[in-house]
Amino acid sequence: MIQVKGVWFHYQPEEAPRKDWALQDINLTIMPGEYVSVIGPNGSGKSTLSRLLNGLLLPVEGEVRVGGRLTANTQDLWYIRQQVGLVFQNPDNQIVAPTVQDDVAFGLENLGVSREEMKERIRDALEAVGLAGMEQREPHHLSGGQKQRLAIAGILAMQPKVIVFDEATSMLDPQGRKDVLGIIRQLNEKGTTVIHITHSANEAFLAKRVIVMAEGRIQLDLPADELYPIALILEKWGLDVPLAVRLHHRLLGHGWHLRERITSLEDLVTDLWRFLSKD
Ligand SMILES: Nc1ncnc2c1ncn2[C@@H]1O[C@H](COP(=O)(O)OP(=O)(O)OP(=O)(O)O)[C@@H](O)[C@H]1O
Repeated sequence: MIQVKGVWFHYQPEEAPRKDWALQDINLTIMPGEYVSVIGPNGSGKSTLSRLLNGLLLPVEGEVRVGGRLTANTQDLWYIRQQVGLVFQNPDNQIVAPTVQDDVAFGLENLGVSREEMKERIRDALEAVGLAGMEQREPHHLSGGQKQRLAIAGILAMQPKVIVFDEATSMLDPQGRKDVLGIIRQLNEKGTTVIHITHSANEAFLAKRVIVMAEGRIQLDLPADELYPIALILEKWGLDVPLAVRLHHRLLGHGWHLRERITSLEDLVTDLWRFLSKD
């Protein structure tokens, strides 16, 4: 679905030494239907990468292809932007219309979609994010989580194959975050390719594959269940380590006879339960 080959990027390439570039030799293939998270410290290049994936930015060197088409080809950009939707951190910056319904319609108006189809797409998109019945509400009266769900509905109505969530949960309260994470999971289960950029290791491990970025480079690219047992390594890049991993290591260190390897919090709980019920 997405191929990134030998990509180098800097915002002012003529001024900076190569080692300071925002992206350095990025190579990445994302297959249809994948759920991939990208985690990394501030300034590691995650957002820059997300903007390269739908042609908002173009590589200085290397290439990005979506469905085989190059983002550098101006005549393919329209197609590419329809295929890859971006949801950003701040929902307030993504809302453009006076009602929920008009906001979802906004992106569709340029697509030449018929009136009937538009109605259908708006209905389906609002339903998918749990905002059905709120069509006439004014977006600025919605909660942060509802606004972010509205932003997602606007993207969904365009029927993209891939959605990139760029820190899309970081401004939300715990409930809003939970709702959005649930929507992300459901979208992926229905076949949408998901790329989830996040600071949170706990969120990152909801994906099936985790990419760790630091200093403009991909440092690790592993199935989540292979990274989980060695997740203490995330500290090396100043990232949080999931609580279950820290707890597991501590308990092993104190001589608890748990399994050497856990692949999720549920896994640890099951193992603890087994251990405690032996006595
Ligand atoms: N619009 C811009 N103009 C100039 N430099 C930028 C711009 N946006 C980002 N940069 C620089 O590019 C590098 C990568 O930034 P980027 O925002 O992609 O990282 P990030 O991993 O998404 O960080 P964060 O987690 O803080 O959002 C940083 O050195 C940053 O200062």
